[in-house]
Amino acid sequence: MPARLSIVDLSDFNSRKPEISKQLLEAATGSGFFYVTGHGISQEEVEEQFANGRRFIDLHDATKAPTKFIPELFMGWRGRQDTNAAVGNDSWEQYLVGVNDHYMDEHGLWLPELTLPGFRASALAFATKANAIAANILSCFEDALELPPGFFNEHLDLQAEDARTLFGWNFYPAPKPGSPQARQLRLLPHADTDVITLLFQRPGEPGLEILPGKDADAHAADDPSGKDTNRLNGAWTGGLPRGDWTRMDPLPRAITVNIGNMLMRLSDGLLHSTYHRVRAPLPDEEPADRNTMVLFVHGRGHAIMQGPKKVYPAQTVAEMIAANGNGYERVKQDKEWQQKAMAFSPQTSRRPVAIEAV
Ligand SMILES: O=C(O)CCC(=O)C(=O)O
Ligand SMILES: [Fe+2]
Repeated sequence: MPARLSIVDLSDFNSRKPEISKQLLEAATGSGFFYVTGHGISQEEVEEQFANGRRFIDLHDATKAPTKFIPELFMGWRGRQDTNAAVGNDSWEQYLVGVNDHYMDEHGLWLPELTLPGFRASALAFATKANAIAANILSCFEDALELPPGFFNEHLDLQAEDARTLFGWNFYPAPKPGSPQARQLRLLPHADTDVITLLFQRPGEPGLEILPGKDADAHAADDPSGKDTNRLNGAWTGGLPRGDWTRMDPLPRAITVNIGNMLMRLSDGLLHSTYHRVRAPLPDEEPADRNTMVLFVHGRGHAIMQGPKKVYPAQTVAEMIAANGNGYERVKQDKEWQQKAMAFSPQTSRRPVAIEAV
């Protein structure tokens, strides 16, 4: 069954917090993915930040090369050669920056100001605004998760020495008609490793699909050998999980939000990090580029992502991020896995049952 998708209006957050908390909890325990509106970031600001990212993406690969992805940090640039080595398909490029930029400076992951004037300041200002929205959303879960009030605010402090939250851009060029890319996924099924993700999508550039009910735990149950589950710490999968996927298309002025593995662990499994993927344009759709922006909310590297009931092992944010990044590097060795991971059959792609304000 395809899913029912919810929209939660965050406007007048402070005065409506009890009501919004109930709605967010319902949306989050439902499909694990939901839309938020009334978040306070204008369409102009969003478009300006997409354009900022495209200035980076549109540079020559040789110019971008010094910012090459560092797996342990999950920061930097993965160009299409790199993603091709990992999944045998060059339809995805990504640049992720650390919002506490001492990591970025230490590893030379920013390009010089001269190359992209104003790029860094613009990205960090936008990420700070997005992080404040994430902090509001998370504060609504504290009661239900029996976490002390203010837990997430402390955890998300962008200025903290070890803050590991990431902001960045995904770029998927329009596949050439008839090319293998046109019949495969653009991004393989995975669950996010973070606490929550804020995803900015652009109207006219669809492709995101979700599989409610399938998270890292359900996936492990589908995969008794454990081989696939262990690939990327349960984050990415090679052909599993299977089922009917629900399209989660861009909605005007909405941010798409989803739960990651860290919040699943912190909530002892109450909230689920739903599997998702990105497909190429369908045969009846105009082949378009897809541009998205993400805020991967990780908070502070030293924090232990274990809930009060200790359902999951005690791992730190930094350890979970490194496991994900190192897993990505490992799949470069397994061509058979890559083919399974990127396979797409159009019959599995379904429209949502309904999209409704809760
Ligand atoms: O680009 C998208 O729509 C999805 C991106 C995503 O899932 C990710 O970067 O983790
Ligand atoms: Fe994701």
